Amino acid sequence: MAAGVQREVTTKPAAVRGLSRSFGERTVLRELDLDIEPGQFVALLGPSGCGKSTLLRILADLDQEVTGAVEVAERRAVAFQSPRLMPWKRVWHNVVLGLPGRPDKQRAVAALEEVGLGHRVDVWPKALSGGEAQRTSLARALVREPDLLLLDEPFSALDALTRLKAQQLVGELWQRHGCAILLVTHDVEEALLLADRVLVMHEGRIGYDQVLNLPRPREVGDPGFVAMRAELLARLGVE
Ligand SMILES: Nc1ncnc2c1ncn2[C@@H]1O[C@H](COP(=O)(O)OP(=O)(O)OP(=O)(O)O)[C@@H](O)[C@H]1O
Repeated sequence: MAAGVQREVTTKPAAVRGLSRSFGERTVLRELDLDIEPGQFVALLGPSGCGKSTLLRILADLDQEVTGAVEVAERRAVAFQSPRLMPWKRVWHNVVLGLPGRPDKQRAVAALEEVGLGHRVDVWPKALSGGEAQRTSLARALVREPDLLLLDEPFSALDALTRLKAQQLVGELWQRHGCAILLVTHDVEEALLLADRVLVMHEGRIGYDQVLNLPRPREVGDPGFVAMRAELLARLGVE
């Protein structure tokens, strides 16, 4: 790039200021601030019931009953703990459901191939294993070419081996697509294996915010990894 040429400034995938959300008497989010940078992989940890899913749902625009300012990239996609596939549509059709225009099978197939499901394109969702259904849900998110991908405990219902493979896949997809990711997880190791930055929620805000300078691929035995795991567990009150 020539000197003096201004790079186009892209807006942030997410910029949140003073966000509060209450359910009746209970305030779950309290003046929360958060910025997510383009391409950043952010893991969000916190004890059960602290408001992680509430925050994610707000970023996904599934909940507007809030005060504060929320700016989120227009191109965003979500994958939840359960894959939420429509049983009456074939797998490929599920992937492109809701996109404007005629259902584009070629586009669906390309996305399914990317998650290793090129052979499951024409089956019904009930024929999929749990891991395959979750990968279909990832394909459905990626086909939207999001700038921000919101993942709410997408692996927590999977068995250990399938989970490991799914984590690896998400890492690869992130590197290929370059989208920002916000991953809600209970699993400290998962956060440390995948993320650039970890957040821990505390009393309705981001109580801890740490960029991870650990080499990739991450190694669970690496001293930096071990130290961060101890730090995060302490922050979560597990020691
Ligand atoms: N629609 C709702 N109506 C009433 N209370 C709600 C609603 N949604 C969430 N809550 C409450 O808000 C709090 C935060 O819930 P949330 O699901 O965001 O927590 P979480 O951190 O994602 O928990 P977990 O890790 O267990 O999934 C909980 O006390 C929950 O009961």
